Amino acid sequence: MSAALDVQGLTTRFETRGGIVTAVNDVSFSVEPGRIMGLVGESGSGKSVTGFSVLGLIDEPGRVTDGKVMVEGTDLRNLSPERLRSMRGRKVSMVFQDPMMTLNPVLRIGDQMAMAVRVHEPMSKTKALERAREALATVGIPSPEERLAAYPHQLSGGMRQRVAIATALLHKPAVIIADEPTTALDVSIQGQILAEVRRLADETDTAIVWITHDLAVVSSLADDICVMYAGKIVERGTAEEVIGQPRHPYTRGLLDSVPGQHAPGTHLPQIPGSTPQLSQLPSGCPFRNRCSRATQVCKTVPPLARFGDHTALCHHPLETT
Ligand SMILES: Nc1ncnc2c1ncn2[C@@H]1O[C@H](COP(=O)(O)OP(=O)(O)OP(=O)(O)O)[C@@H](O)[C@H]1O
Repeated sequence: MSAALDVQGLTTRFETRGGIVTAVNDVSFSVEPGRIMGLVGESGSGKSVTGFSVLGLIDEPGRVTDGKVMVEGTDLRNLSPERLRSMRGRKVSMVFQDPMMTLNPVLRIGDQMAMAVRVHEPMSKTKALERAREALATVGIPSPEERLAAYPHQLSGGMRQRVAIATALLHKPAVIIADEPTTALDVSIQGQILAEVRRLADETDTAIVWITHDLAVVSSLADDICVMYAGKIVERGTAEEVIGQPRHPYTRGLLDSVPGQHAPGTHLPQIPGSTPQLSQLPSGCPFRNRCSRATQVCKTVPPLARFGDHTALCHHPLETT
């Protein structure tokens, strides 16, 4: 099957006071229709910048300096600003942590969704409202008809996020990039939304990139996982492989620090140290200063260790767990 989204060698740099930093460093991944790819890592690892780079939404002082972003065979990086705008929202949409990044507080849900439909497809308002109602129903919103007449502030946080997801779905995009959309919601609402998103990917064939720092979320939702550290994808594989048999010591550390898997009262292990400043990365493996398996060789660039399609960028990948 050909990929809905195929990202190759994506590199994004920021000019900062401390010099040029590479926030996304030669990142490649692809997502097939109907699959969910979890992009995981600690804060500052480059997940959001990857999402924004895919959509061509990086502003000064940042710049995408390299790479291809193919959506259904079209390289978004080669498009004029106009054509890129037309692809955005139509072929590839983004859902943010804060739904109010998408929603306009002073417009009724129906009016703003109908506007979003008609930006890309000329049609009557009645038809556009019908499309909006269908999209609300798709994400499991009860009484969608009534919600069309509501203003965003009249909805709960979970409902607002569902409306934002429904808005992203209006044009049946090939790809949705979702950046921590459930992080601010309570756990039961988060669970419901994740179940709807899973169903949505299965039923609509939309390819979804789900950005999160929470491995527990991706382990229940994603088909495939890419683990990011200091701007690089350091491990990738199916969710089953990465969660069941992590190969990179960083992924092992992330998994060990997921709450709920240790005996009550025991201390939750944490990865020692903190995410390094991108302007002060050590030579070789960027994780080596925090890694219990590090040796002298880790001062050199790590090779890609392969376990079938499951890969880890590491000199000393875990053989068994
Ligand atoms: N506007 C900016 N100016 C300078 N550097 C930036 C800017 N935005 C991002 N960066 C750099 O890119 C790095 C990665 O940021 P990014 O937001 O992608 O991390 P993240 O993994 O999504 O973390 P979080 O979960 O906290 O959003 C930052 O640590 C920072 O060094």
